[in-house]
Amino acid sequence: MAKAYDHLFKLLLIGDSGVGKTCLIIRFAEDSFNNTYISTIGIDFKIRTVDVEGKKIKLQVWDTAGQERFKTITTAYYRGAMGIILVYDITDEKSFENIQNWMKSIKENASAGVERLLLGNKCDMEAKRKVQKEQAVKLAREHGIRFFETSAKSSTNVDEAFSSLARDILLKSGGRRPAVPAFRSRDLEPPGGCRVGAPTEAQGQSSKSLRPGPRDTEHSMPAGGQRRGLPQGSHLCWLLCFFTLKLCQAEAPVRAEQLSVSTSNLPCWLVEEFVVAEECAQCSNFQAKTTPECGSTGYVEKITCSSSKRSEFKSCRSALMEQHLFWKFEGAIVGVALVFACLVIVRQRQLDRKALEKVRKQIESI
Ligand SMILES: Nc1nc2c(ncn2[C@@H]2O[C@H](COP(=O)(O)OP(=O)(O)OP(=O)(O)O)[C@@H](O)[C@H]2O)c(=O)[nH]1
Repeated sequence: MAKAYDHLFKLLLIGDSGVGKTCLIIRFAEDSFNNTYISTIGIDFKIRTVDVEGKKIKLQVWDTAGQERFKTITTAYYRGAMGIILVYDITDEKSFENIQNWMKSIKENASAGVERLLLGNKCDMEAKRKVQKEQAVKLAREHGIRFFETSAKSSTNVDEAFSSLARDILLKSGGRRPAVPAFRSRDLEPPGGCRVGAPTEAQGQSSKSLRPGPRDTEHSMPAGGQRRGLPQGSHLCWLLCFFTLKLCQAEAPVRAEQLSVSTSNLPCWLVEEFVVAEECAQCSNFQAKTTPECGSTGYVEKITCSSSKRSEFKSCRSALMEQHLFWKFEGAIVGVALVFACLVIVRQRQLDRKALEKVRKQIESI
């Protein structure tokens, strides 16, 4: 059976956490966008085939976690990559400054001569822009690489960026030099800028030779990567709510008891305004035997209901009891928090171990 593609290129996206690497890949592979931010764990990939210069190029696009703690895992993938896309966020200056560090990381870990591309993402957020286009143009020029401003959200320049990298790799791997030097000042102007539509001359040209193919559904995570599991988080959340509710119930035994009494027998202070006629005091032996309100706490206060003018005893807590209850409650909350902190740490370690294990297997299979 004929191969469904002519070449397979492995691309890798790197850049600080939150710059939009995953969103760019999802926009490219599935043409969709989600505003929710779930940090990538380890590494993941998606696939899409594009037509470049009359060839079918299958792009295997690897998404790396931007967080420092995954650096060891992610740098292991640099060597197999034929193209590396460096991403920063135009609204986050630090992510742009860090591009130099990511460049260093490529030098240390990737194969010599790997194709690189610089992307300034989130260009739909012009009002919050912190990194000027000229700064990025200058940086790209210093490194002799192409540069695009993209938006995964508005789908600006995403296809163009991936396809242009694929084209550079194709021309390089085919032994032919690109028709133009790898870096041209025109390449620094994103086709259509960060606007949707209005193709420029450059875009018109590229769209002829760089035709993105249909989006593959074959985009999975065979190994090594996954997004943080939301269901586990929500389970933990529900558990926490359950414990808190239980605690609150434990803290209000008197009230619960009173509420279960049938409405016809309700004490007047439950349905009316009242004033305390006698302060909360410990029940005497006589009161303990004759006043049912003494039963729950051993303390009662005398109240007078304002409309019916009835005087009744009401169960109450002494200051000492309140203090004890407060500390019990605090202790329980700290205990629950500690248990959950331990659960989170254990789960995180489990996930990290799993990710590492998958990465190891994957590296062995290359
Ligand atoms: N406005 C706007 N928001 C974006 C864009 N791309 C991504 N985002 C948002 O930025 C946040 C982070 O996006 P991700 O794609 O998860 O970032 P990442 O670089 O993969 O982050 P790590 O997985 O932690 O390395 C999410 O809330 C996205 O919705 C964009 O082009 N425009």
